[in-house]
Amino acid sequence: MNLVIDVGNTYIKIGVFDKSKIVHKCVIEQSDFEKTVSILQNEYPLITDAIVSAVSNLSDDFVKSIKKKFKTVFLDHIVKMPFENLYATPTTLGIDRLALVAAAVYQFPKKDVLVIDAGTCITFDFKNQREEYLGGAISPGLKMRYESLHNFTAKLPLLEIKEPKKTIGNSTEEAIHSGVVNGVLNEIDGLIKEYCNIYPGLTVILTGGDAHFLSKRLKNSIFATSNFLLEGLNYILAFNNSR
Ligand SMILES: Nc1ncnc2c1ncn2[C@@H]1O[C@H](COP(=O)(O)OP(=O)(O)O)[C@@H](O)[C@H]1O
Ligand SMILES: CC(C)(COP(=O)(O)O)[C@@H](O)C(=O)NCCC(=O)O
Ligand SMILES: [K+]
Repeated sequence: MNLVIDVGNTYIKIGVFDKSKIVHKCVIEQSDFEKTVSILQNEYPLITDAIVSAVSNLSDDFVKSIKKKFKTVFLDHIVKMPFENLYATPTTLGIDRLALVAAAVYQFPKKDVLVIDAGTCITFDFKNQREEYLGGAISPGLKMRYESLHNFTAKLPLLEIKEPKKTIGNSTEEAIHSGVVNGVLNEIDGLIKEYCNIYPGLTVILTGGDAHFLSKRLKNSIFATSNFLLEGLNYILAFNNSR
């Protein structure tokens, strides 16, 4: 069994996989990491291997504690990938984005796929039918947009994410919800449309912490899935272990 760990900028997501099937998933704060891994190790004593993707530098203690327990792959820009990376600066590409593209290659081989990950940031990642990764876009996530409006102004309050009641916001709160939520929805719908103009048979995946909230409100047809990145990491582990 495999322990699959995605260290994002906000949360750590952990999956336990029995071959290609996810049998357990949890979303935790960084501070709960050690405790959670110990619980999972007791609950699933058959875990032998682990893979870690991190968008930030991991502490030495974190690395040591995982290595001590499991045969571990720390995903970096050198680990073998099932696609050709055409990003102009491949060594600066987010590790999480590598895993998302790997998932797209395995689940939708020979298809044009756009993966949208709505987390701390919203990332757009595109791979074509030839399994070439071309790049995409990075923009601020929902929570980051609410926080920036508050942090960079004197008068705007910090609000929790909420569906706007109307497009024409008639109060400060309604105007912020309309600007942030409708802004993200229109951005996603607009970008999907632009990609579809170039790649008519495009498959669109939406994942990340805000995928559920956004998916119900988008115009375009998409696959919303919460485990896409973890599945990508599990494929990369299998791909590298079979070599
Ligand atoms: N209770 C919550 N606390 C914080 N963020 C939340 C919460 N519920 C949803 N979110 C959203 O989830 C995002 C984090 O999603 P996630 O995919 O875990 O991000 P990352 O991979 O960057 O850590 C936040 O930016 C926020 O918009
Ligand atoms: C864009 C990101 C901050 C997204 O992080 P996340 O929202 O998943 O926490 C991360 O993929 C990253 O640090 N990328 C490096 C720059 C790049 O991908 O080109
Ligand atoms: K993201």
